[in-house]
Amino acid sequence: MKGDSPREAAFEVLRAVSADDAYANLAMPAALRRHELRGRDAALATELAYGTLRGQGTYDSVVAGCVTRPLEDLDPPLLDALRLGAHQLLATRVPAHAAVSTSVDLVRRHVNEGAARMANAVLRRIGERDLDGWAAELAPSRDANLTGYLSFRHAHPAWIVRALNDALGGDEAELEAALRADNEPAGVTLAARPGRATVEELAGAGARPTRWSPYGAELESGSPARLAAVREGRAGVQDEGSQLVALALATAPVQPPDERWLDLCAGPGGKAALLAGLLTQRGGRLLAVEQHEHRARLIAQALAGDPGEHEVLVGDATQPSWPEADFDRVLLDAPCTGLGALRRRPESRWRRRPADVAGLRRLQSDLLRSALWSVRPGGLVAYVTCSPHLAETVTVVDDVLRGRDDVERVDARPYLPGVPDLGDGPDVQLWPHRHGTDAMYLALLRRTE
Ligand SMILES: C[S@@+](CC[C@H](N)C(=O)[O-])C[C@H]1O[C@@H](n2cnc3c(N)ncnc32)[C@H](O)[C@@H]1O
Repeated sequence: MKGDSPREAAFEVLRAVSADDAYANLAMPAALRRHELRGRDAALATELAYGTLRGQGTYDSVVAGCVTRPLEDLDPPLLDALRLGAHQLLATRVPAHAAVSTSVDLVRRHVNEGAARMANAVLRRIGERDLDGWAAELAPSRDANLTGYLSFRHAHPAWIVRALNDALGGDEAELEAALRADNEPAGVTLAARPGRATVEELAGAGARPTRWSPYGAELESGSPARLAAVREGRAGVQDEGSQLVALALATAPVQPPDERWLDLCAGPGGKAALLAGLLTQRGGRLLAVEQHEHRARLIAQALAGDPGEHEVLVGDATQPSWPEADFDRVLLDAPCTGLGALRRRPESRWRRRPADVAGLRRLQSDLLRSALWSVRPGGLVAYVTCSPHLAETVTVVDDVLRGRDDVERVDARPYLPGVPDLGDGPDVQLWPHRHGTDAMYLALLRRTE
């Protein structure tokens, strides 16, 4: 049934995510290829799958409000089809009758006739209210329990609502804007690798220059691979926030020499490629370290066409195999919860657990100590996460700097020229709702002795 291919493709992605722990951003392109979907059909399939995954916690609460059995007792493909139907009914302009009948068809094809009848009854009930109506019925009241209400209304686990609230300092309107922004699909941003491609070239191929990064361009539509610069590795897909934090490290002043840079957690190599391009223009050398071999191979690919000097090292960055104080600039783009990129990873908010934070925080602190050990006096360390969770950002920096008098915090804001709303400094926190970037955090640190 060619006409239903977008929904089949979306349903397959939901099944892969819930049954096989797949990542939607890998499963989706494969499903689009299998169903030969392009253009508007591909966009519809992607919106249906990603939107359903983002809203899953809320849709599950609504489905649970309409069935008598616990959700765990439902056949998993039936539950996925109900989620897909609920998304169309509550968050899209798909007409209700089409949302119901196409979801019931999926259940008929993938489960059985009895389950299809049940899906029909459940989806008709769901369609009796809009999302605000279901919030009034099922969520705590906004006044009594703001976190619980926002968690339901904007489909974020409560612990993430609290983490964003803490990072935003308790401004209710801003918190709601941040939650909404996580539910907006993010565009595809490209970075022209310095010395190998230019924004003009990307713009000539239809991309729109980004607001602040001199290397960035946004792709309005279509696959990045249609651009020669991307196919040839002279440009890569990279959020503007990622470009800005790497550029801040590269442009903040350091007394010469300034020729040895270290990227401590470099896989898959987006920031390393940007730094390598800049360093090649300055005649320096980059060492990119990565613990996982397959990700180290991706770094090597990203650096392959750069004519400068660079080396990729597979190893644990908490156990340096290089001499102390050997580098002029060090990037630590630390492994983190990724709460700053929820709009790009639709299922991740429901997979992450609050308990993940403590383990990551220990690793982030060990890595930051290692970064500070690696930089020479006078040199700079950029501590970066794509999470705004305070336990992964300022808390890590504060913990590591406590009791040390050989490191100073540098005001990072001047090194993101033109970027508004950067707060009181010295650290920088970017936000999707303020800047249209991922929520990247940057602390710039200078070793003084
Ligand atoms: C946030 S990602 C880095 C993204 C990268 N900077 C980019 O722009 O493409 C963190 C990376 O650190 C790696 N990693 C985690 N623990 C590590 C360790 N102890 N030593 C080295 N690399 C590590 C992960 O495998 C992951 O590739």
